Amino acid sequence: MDESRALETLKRSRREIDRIDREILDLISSRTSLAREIAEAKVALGMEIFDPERELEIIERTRRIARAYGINEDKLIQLMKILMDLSKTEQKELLRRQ
Ligand SMILES: O=C(O)C(=O)C[C@]1(C(=O)O)C=C[C@@H](O)C=C1
Repeated sequence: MDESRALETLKRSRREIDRIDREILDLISSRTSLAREIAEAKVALGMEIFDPERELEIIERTRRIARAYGINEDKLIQLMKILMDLSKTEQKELLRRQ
């Protein structure tokens, strides 16, 4: 690949990453915004915010997907745990403000 083509490839790839990153952040925002109704449902059900069984289910699903896509399992699980922490933090904050 010559330098000019390489530069074009890099620029095009970065534009695609920027587009994908915006999609990811939109989805993270949507995922986190569900915290309000989840928190309210848990209060009505007398449930704790932390649900270890559900988190294990999500982690095992993430592990299966990581294997299917050939992505590092531990890293993808770390990412999923951060998303769950985001949700728990939002739920705690919502309940604190009630
Ligand atoms: O499904 C729930 O019970 C949630 O509170 C959502 C969620 C998640 O982010 O997926 C967050 C915290 C719980 O421990 C389990 C899962």
